[in-house]
Amino acid sequence: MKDFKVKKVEKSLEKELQHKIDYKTKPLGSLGKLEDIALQIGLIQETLSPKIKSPTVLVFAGDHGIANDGVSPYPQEVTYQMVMNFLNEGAGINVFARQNGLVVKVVDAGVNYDFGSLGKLLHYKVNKGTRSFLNNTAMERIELSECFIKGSAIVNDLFEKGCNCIAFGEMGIGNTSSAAMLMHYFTETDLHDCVGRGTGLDNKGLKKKIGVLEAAVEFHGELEDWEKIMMAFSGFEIAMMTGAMLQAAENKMVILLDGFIATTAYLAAYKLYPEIKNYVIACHLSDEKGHKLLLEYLGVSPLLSLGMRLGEGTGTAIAFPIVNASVNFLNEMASFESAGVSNKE
Ligand SMILES: Cc1cc2ncn([C@H]3O[C@H](COP(=O)(O)O)[C@@H](O)[C@H]3O)c2cc1C
Ligand SMILES: O=C(O)c1cccnc1
Repeated sequence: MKDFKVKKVEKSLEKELQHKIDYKTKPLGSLGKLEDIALQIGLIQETLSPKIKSPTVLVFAGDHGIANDGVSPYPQEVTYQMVMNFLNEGAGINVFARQNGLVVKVVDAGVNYDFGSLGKLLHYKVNKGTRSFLNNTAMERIELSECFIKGSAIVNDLFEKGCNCIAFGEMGIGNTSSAAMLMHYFTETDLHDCVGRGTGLDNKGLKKKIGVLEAAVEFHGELEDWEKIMMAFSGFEIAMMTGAMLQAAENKMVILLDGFIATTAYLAAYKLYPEIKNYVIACHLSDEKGHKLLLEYLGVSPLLSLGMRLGEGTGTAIAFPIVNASVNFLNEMASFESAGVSNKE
């Protein structure tokens, strides 16, 4: 597997940044979380005047063998159909990204469809969907390794073009099942607390999904090795996101985290390089069961909780103005001194 150089942020500017934040024309601490984000981005970029440049949503798409085992109310072909929808700018993520000034790029990480040489799509297909993890490992070791290499290449390409902030989203019918298994195995949380309704299963459907995932646990047994867990349950889009997030952290880019599935990709990255935590902003709390516990496990608190459960990166695009506001107040707000306003005694 590819290695990454993920380092803790350098803290030498922390005092000066905090001073700059504290001496803006406002009561001390009154911008709450915006102050935390301003400090975090200042530390990531090692400057008192951080800037968000070419913010980009990467939507990683991949298909899942498990989708054919009755774990999602929607058929597998929705994955490629949604990819076309993304490219035609008609999906939720396109609307919100357009509204808030983010560019959307769509990655074919492993969709079960031949897109030919379709322009605009980033062609990084590893295979046409994973195998069902009900009675097999989802992917080979070499495929997992390929996901890391490709994820890294995609991020480096953006970085070289001047982007310093990446939002991570995904598309892949059946991927809440993959994500639930990754959470279960990586965090040792009870399976029932990791499995949710995904795209909207009813009670009967949820019961069936839990049964399928229990059977998969029975088949795979105990696994502790990171690679074995990923090979058993990950999707190509999830593993490629993991590699991409690690490259983003190595490049000292800001990482915006979407919902349950993107968070399991981050979980896999965090298990390898816990220092990645310094670069991550959790944008929203998904309504998918498991996400709250997972964010608590990771020790991050989400900016928003709007009852959304869509994926695609939509939570990041909705939260993005908050991130922008944090950087803007740090750069543009007057200080007590510059505005001639009296500070408290
Ligand atoms: C039309 C449509 C658009 C979507 N956009 C994101 N997802 C989301 O739902 C899927 C995961 O849920 P499950 O595990 O239940 O299949 C993923 O593709 C995720 O991104 C969608 C799902 C559908 C149906
Ligand atoms: O939180 C998510 O990412 C999510 C939840 C349900 C369906 N798709 C995505």
